Amino acid sequence: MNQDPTPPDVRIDEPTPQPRLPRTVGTRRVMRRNDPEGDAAKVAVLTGALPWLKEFHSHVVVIKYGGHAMVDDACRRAFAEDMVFLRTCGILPVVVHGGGPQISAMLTRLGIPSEFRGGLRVTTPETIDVVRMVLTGQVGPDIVGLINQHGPMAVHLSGEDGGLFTAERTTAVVDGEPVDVGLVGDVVAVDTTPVAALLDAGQIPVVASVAPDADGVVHNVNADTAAAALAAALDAVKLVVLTDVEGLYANWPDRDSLVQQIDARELSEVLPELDSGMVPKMAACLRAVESGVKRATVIDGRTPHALLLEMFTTEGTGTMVVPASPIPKEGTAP
Ligand SMILES: Nc1ncnc2c1ncn2[C@@H]1O[C@H](COP(=O)(O)OP(=O)(O)O)[C@@H](O)[C@H]1O
Ligand SMILES: CC(=O)N[C@@H](CCC(=O)OP(=O)(O)O)C(=O)O
Repeated sequence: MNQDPTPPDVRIDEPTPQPRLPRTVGTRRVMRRNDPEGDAAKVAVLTGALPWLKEFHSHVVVIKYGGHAMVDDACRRAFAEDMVFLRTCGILPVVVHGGGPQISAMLTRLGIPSEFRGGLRVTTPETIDVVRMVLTGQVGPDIVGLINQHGPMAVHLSGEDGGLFTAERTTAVVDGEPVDVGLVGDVVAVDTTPVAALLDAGQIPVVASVAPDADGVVHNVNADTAAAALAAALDAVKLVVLTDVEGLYANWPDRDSLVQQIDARELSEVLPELDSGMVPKMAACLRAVESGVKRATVIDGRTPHALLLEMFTTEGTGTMVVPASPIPKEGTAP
């Protein structure tokens, strides 16, 4: 998927012309303030992004958009802008979305009890109907709608479409023991054809994490897990996971110990000790980098445009998981 990814029929608003000297404020004509420091900072940001634009150009980046990161309208709009930004820069974003809080809200409305074990929702046949309905009928189309306000770029599909995912029933791990959580699956096979076709057509695939098993029984797949499987299958250059914390905290529940970078070996050692919400997330990052994705980063989706900061600045943001073998040090532009 390293084709020239110029999207067809993308409506990017014409930039507003820069104000020229002298400009008008009310009825007065004023001189523009001379601000060489501000201008230099802007130039530094733009030139600083260049190595990263080169690094990611024509490559797939999988973005996992968690339900907890879809907090408010401003954040959701910023997320959609970021997807359009990536696409317009010639990067190939693929969104895998969650919707845990939205599913929980609908289950509550319908009076269906629900619980999580080891970070996974206990999923009955009644629950899977609601999971499927909320992800494919509500959360996914909402994301598509926001992106498509910028032009007809985004297309929704689920793991059921075009044979994208095949799932196999899995268990949660609680206190080191496997626990049955019902119709919950892990992705055991990915047919990238439907996603590749959308990318080839210059579009942004937006994927829901429900998937049939080999017999066609639909399973509820944690969206972090689905994103990692898709990133690996697409040979993505990067996986970015948007959630509702800054990243992985070493001394959780204290929030004063953000881990900036961790390698796969160290992460596999600490994984069994992590608290439930972070388990599927960090396991997904580990799976991605162990499958050849160069970097996987967990960032705070409640901060508008944190994704751009992560992708196009040397400092980045959040917690970055890197392969165990030596790769360029964090903070080193490619
Ligand atoms: N070590 C940790 N560092 C950061 N967050 C943690 C940690 N352990 C558990 N968490 C919890 O994991 C949550 C993120 O997981 P989750 O709620 O499933 O998010 P999402 O909906 O984005 O998938 C955080 O809000 C936090 O409460
Ligand atoms: C098995 C399992 O737990 N599935 C998740 C699927 C959605 C999801 O992962 O949403 P977030 O990314 O917002 O957490 C669930 O039912 O909540």
